[in-house]
Amino acid sequence: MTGGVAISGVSKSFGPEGNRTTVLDDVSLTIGRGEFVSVIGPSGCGKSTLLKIVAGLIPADEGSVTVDGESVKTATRDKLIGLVPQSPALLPWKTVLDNVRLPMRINPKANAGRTLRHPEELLTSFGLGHALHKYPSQLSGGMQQRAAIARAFVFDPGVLLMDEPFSALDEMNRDQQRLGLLEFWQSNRKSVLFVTHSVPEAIMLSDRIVVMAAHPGRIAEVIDVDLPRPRSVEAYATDEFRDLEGHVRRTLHSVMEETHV
Ligand SMILES: Nc1ncnc2c1ncn2[C@@H]1O[C@H](COP(=O)(O)OP(=O)(O)OP(=O)(O)O)[C@@H](O)[C@H]1O
Repeated sequence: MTGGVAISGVSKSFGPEGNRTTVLDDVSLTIGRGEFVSVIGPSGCGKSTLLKIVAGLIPADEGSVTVDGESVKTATRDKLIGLVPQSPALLPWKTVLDNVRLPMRINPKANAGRTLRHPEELLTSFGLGHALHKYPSQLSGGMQQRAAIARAFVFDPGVLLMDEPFSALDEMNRDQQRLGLLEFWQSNRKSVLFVTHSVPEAIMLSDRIVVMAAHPGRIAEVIDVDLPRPRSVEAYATDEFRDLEGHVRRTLHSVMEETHV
């Protein structure tokens, strides 16, 4: 069985017949088993659209996607994919623990025989052991988003899709959350497709960074992040980190210049 995600020749257009806009044009990308890949690029280049296609939320017009060797339809049915949206989407009338338990309680028959992660343990590893019985409104935005990430791990999926999970947080909180995710992921390696607007975030977390260009959305460059793992906050201060940051920013800059010509 092939691990990870294989995206091959994916194209997508929106709009009525005769006035369609190509949002993704022939996008191909593989994410190896246990590899962390970030996608960065100008607003409107199709990052979220690509993630939604991999998640099975919208169909591609052309091309194919496989997740752990299965079609997206089978992979979503078998819960091989964990999805973390931009906002935590926790039910306000349920405790944090019940929110994380919820995916297991929906359709328990279909979940029979699956390896499930223990919700209390998951929440504790995300630093929320003291908040199990609190309601989402009693938690900070960062803590709510951590609960949403913990929820995505319940079925222990091989693939995690994250669409700017920290974008609503202020920079200090955001950095804390990203380092928390990094630490958890480094001991729970999953294939990750991570959409972000933050260059340091992409570098800190990723094995590879996919820089996309817009109109139509396409892959402009794939940059290897060869910083040693495990990484921690000290990585920010290294020359290698700064060199990579310069490289990614220059690539983004040229992609944006091209777009505006
Ligand atoms: N359901 C839809 N119907 C019509 N147009 C859509 C739809 N979804 C996305 N688009 C358009 O596709 C383009 C790409 O959108 P998408 O959200 O994928 O970009 P993005 O790179 O994630 O942007 P951002 O960085 O601003 O979040 C945009 O021009 C958007 O307006």
